[in-house]
Amino acid sequence: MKEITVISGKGGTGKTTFTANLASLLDNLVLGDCDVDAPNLHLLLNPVNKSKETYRGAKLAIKNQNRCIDCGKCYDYCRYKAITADDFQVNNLKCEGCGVCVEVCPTKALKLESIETGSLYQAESKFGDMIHARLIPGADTSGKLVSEVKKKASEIAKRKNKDWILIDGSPGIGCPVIASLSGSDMAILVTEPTLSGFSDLKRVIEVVKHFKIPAGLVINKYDLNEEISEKIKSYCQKEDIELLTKIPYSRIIVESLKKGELFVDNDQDLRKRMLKVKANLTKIMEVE
Ligand SMILES: Nc1ncnc2c1ncn2[C@@H]1O[C@H](COP(=O)(O)OP(=O)(O)OP(=O)(O)O)[C@@H](O)[C@H]1O
Ligand code: SF4
Ligand code: SF4
Repeated sequence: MKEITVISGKGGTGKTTFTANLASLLDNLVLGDCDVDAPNLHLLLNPVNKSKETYRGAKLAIKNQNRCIDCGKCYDYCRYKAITADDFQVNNLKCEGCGVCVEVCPTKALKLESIETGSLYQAESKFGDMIHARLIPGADTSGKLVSEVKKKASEIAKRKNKDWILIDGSPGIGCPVIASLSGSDMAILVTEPTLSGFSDLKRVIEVVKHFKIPAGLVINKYDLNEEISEKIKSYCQKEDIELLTKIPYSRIIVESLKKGELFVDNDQDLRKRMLKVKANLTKIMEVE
């Protein structure tokens, strides 16, 4: 069983479109959507949710008003200024869950509690099991929720003896991306030939290097700027990152998405390009 994580560094390069189309070509797989802040793989694949788990992440101080004697100690000791000065209430948006107020409160009016920060869904897509999640906006534990998505996908893949786990990784280069890549056998970097795309690609390559796993490159909309595409290709060659495929800018891709269809089903040339990715993956991962 091999786990492949698709990342981009930059939003909007076509990472999710690519992942959905690749999913349709890989047999016996489990899918995971690790873009928990703004998941959209389910919009393309329309899976049926089988179960939902409430995800509890960060801890916050919760106050029992009946016990409070207004001594103000919690206000004095909270270094995050999360206790209001006038009535000593906890400001949820500022509380870091450090627990100091709980320790200093003389009447045990405060306690720490895990709060609901998101939901995790186990679903069935037309290409097999799919795990996706949604973080409540403003909750700051997306890295942990990403790890939960991966853990669940891996459990199912092992139990059902799957060949592939395909992860639509988180955007950017921060903690959620690191969580998306953690434990993966290979990274696919989807980029586009713009200066910002190239610059973000270089940064994401540095993140991938840390994991010492093979990486493959997909240049999406390569024909929008062939010169930058060539520069990206040579840069990646020097970094030992194999070009898996180039995908042109295509009205068929736009139209397919509008209709909720996959572009591999609507264009033979695009399909061939994606089959090349599959063949390359199989070769790199030495999967029969
Ligand atoms: N090769 C292409 N030709 C034309 N349009 C494309 C192509 N690839 C992607 N698109 C369009 O670009 C948009 C962004 O694609 P997509 O949502 O897959 O990007 P993403 O990298 O997953 O974005 P995000 O990180 O914001 O989730 C979509 O509207 C899609 O239709
Ligand atoms: S848990 Fe820490 S951050 Fe939150 S209110 Fe108490 S002292 Fe402040
Ligand atoms: S330390 Fe406890 S008793 Fe004092 S103001 Fe805060 S919550 Fe109330």
